[in-house]
Amino acid sequence: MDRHFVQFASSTGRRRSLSDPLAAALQPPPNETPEQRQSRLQAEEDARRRSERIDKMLKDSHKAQQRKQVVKILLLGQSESGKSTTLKQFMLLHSPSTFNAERLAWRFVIYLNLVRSVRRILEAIAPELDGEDIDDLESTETASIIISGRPSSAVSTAGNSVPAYDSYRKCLAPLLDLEQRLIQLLSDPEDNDEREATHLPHGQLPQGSAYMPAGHAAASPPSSPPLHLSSSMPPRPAPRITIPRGAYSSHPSPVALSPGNEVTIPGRINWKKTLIGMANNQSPKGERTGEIHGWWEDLHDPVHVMNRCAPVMTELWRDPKVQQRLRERRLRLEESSGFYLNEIPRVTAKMYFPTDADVLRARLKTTGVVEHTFSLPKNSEFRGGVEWKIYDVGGARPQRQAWAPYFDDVNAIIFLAPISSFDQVLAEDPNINRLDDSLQLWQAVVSNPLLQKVNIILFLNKCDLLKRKLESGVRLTHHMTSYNDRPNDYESVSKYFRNKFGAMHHHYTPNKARECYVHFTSVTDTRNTQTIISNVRDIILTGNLKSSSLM
Ligand SMILES: Nc1nc2c(ncn2[C@@H]2O[C@H](COP(=O)(O)OP(=O)(O)OP(=O)(O)O)[C@@H](O)[C@H]2O)c(=O)[nH]1
Ligand SMILES: [Mg+2]
Repeated sequence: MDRHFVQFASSTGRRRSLSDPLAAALQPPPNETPEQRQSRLQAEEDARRRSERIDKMLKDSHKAQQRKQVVKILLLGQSESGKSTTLKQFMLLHSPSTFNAERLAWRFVIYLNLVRSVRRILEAIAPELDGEDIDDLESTETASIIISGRPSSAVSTAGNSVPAYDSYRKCLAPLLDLEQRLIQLLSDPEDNDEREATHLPHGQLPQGSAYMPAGHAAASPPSSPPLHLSSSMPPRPAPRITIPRGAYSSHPSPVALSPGNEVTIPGRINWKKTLIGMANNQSPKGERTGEIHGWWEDLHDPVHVMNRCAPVMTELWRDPKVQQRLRERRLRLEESSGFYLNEIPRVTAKMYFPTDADVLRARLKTTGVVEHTFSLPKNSEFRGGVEWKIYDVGGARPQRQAWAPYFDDVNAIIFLAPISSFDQVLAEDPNINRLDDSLQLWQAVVSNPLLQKVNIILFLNKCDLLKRKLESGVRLTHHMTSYNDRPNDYESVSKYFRNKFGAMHHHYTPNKARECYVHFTSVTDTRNTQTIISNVRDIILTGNLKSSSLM
């Protein structure tokens, strides 16, 4: 124990009892000079102050342990890289009740995804496209099926028409109208201007979710630089949810069109809550039997149109002429987001209830920033538990300037790079290869000085699609000449990408001591992803403990 501390104890003890042998022994010498007395009192005062400081430190440390530790994670990556899907996996693991509460709301998004695939097919087989420049078609399609390079068969497809086109078009017309209805269902009739800032009151979303308070919408022309990580802090942007647009719009729609020819649902609309409300709106049919009215008993529910059109949709998708035409147009719908064409009877069944896998595959573009909070149980380090805040941002180019305001207090970044996209171009700019864009974005993130102390975890994502693509004969070297004549198998290609991204981090990071954790992922695969998420959680917690000096 500190000598001065003992001295201080002695001075207070002296007053209490002189019969105390210790107090008596520590009494000031009887012949103490005024200087000695002054110096003794000074020493006692110093000891008292030091003791108080130690007490305060112990108290603070105890409080820190009792307090909830907050860990903030930012999901970054280009559009369709898998950020929102990763968030869904976090929800499945740590907030299953929220995931379940939203499950039925995803039914509408899944219908919309399916209807959109059908519309793309109809566009691709439409006779009026014969002889048109293939680029015109590509520019209206979304990213995942745009393949860079010109199709060899684009020279002439005029002779390969689909005889049943008119019949398909007629039978499926109700589906195309339904697309508009679904879009309107998800939209806010009062706010159709994508550029207008919107505010979402807190507490409207399902438990655990919250949209960030709105400032200005983060819209900018698609030709803006890939990532402008400015240090000036624009207000945090308004959240927006975008869903694909139907091309066969026969009705005027209140929904705004973004420059990418997509429909934007302003974020202040609580689309999930509305739909959950609709989906759960089941009143008792018979009080005694406990039976309920399901949505399938509502004649206006979209399921009925889906269900009626299902046989023709299946026929269209299986038609060899249609398949041939899609090959000619190089439209690989199987690789596109929100692909349900192989499961039409199940998805359009009247009592269809989306499975976990269905929800994970559903595609809804994010605009703005969505925050989700999870509470992790208490453990030995943090008796107050750990609160995780995960921010899911929009990854399309016009959205990226909304990222920077989140950089200053984030603990970790999970960066998603879809490595299957080496032969695809951006939806927002068909002149830019998707993988090049990912690499550029990665460089901007790892070199950013604001982020130098942030843990970086890289998900090289869509490995399942990469494997399939390579097996189907698509060669990486045709799209990335630096790959040269290395083997075109999954092992070699994935290793090449890991080295490439790893080398960029090593070269550009301002913090040479930072480790970059790389995972090969297919975030639609729940088992693998949840193991990875557990690892990531430990890495982030350890890093956070270190940085908060509690370890
Ligand atoms: N097959 C496969 N599909 C994936 C994978 N990761 C994501 N997807 C699908 O790709 C689509 C796009 O994923 P999202 O999570 O919406 O992408 P995002 O990064 O949030 O995109 P933005 O919101 O536009 O920024 C969804 O339909 C996902 O189901 C994967 O590893 N494999
Ligand atoms: Mg998203």
